[in-house]
Amino acid sequence: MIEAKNVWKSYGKLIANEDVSFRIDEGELVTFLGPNGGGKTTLMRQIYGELKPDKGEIRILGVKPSKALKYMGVVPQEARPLDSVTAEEHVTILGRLKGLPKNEAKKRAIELLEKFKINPKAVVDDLSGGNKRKTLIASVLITDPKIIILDEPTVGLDPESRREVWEYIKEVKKEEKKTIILTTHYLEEAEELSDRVYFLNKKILMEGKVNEIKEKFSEYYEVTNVESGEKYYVKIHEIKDFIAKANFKFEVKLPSLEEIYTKVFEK
Ligand SMILES: Nc1ncnc2c1ncn2[C@@H]1O[C@H](COP(=O)(O)OP(=O)(O)OP(=O)(O)O)[C@@H](O)[C@H]1O
Repeated sequence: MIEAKNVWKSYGKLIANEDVSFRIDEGELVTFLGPNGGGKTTLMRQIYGELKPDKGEIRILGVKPSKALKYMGVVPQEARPLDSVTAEEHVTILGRLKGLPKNEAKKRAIELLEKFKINPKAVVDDLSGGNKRKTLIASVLITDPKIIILDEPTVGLDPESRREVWEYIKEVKKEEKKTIILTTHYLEEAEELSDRVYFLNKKILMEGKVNEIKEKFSEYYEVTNVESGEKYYVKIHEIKDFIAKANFKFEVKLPSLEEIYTKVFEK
């Protein structure tokens, strides 16, 4: 659905994206995970056509990003909702701006907000931080884009609101069957939401499903004796034997994405 081949982007002498290639299939939720300044926003802006690659190319459903805007709903990093309108008005206005007839925009706005448990009559300014973000996301869903781009959707939110937005994104993916690209520097967010992750720090340092990345990077599984709390570190190729012999109730875990992230970005 989305393909980038050898994309380079610099600001003067500063290279923000270096030879970046990726592929995203329909229905996937793919996260670009990387440190501040790692080039995530620059890459997103090229995907939604606001910047052009210096070298390389991006294709969305086979066409250039500038020709694919109708397929994309974008919530940029700096997006802030209009404060003084109701949630319903907010989503309706965005629908109208995208050319939907008034009645249709209003009907879909109410549907979208109610489905995701936001009171359409609430004034945006009075909503929680999480619900403000959800209203922004609902505002791009109104035209039913195939692809949603969320640049750091939970930055600055408290942990509770962040979880709320995560649940919302999961529902949007499931209920509205969207292809979703998101960027974050929160590992937990990437781990919670993504089908696949690209580690990006100028270049793509690693790519894969969260579990595959964990397996690739883990030398040891952590086995916990559930009753005593005792922990054992078992080498991958010895885990089968260990489990066969274990005469206690246990839990097996791979290392966290956090440990892997640290290894990748320390290189
Ligand atoms: N318009 C610009 N002009 C000059 N330099 C820029 C511009 N936009 C970004 N940069 C620089 O390019 C690099 C990549 O920035 P970018 O915003 O793409 O990273 P990011 O991963 O999204 O970071 P963050 O998580 O902090 O938003 C940074 O060093 C940044 O300072």
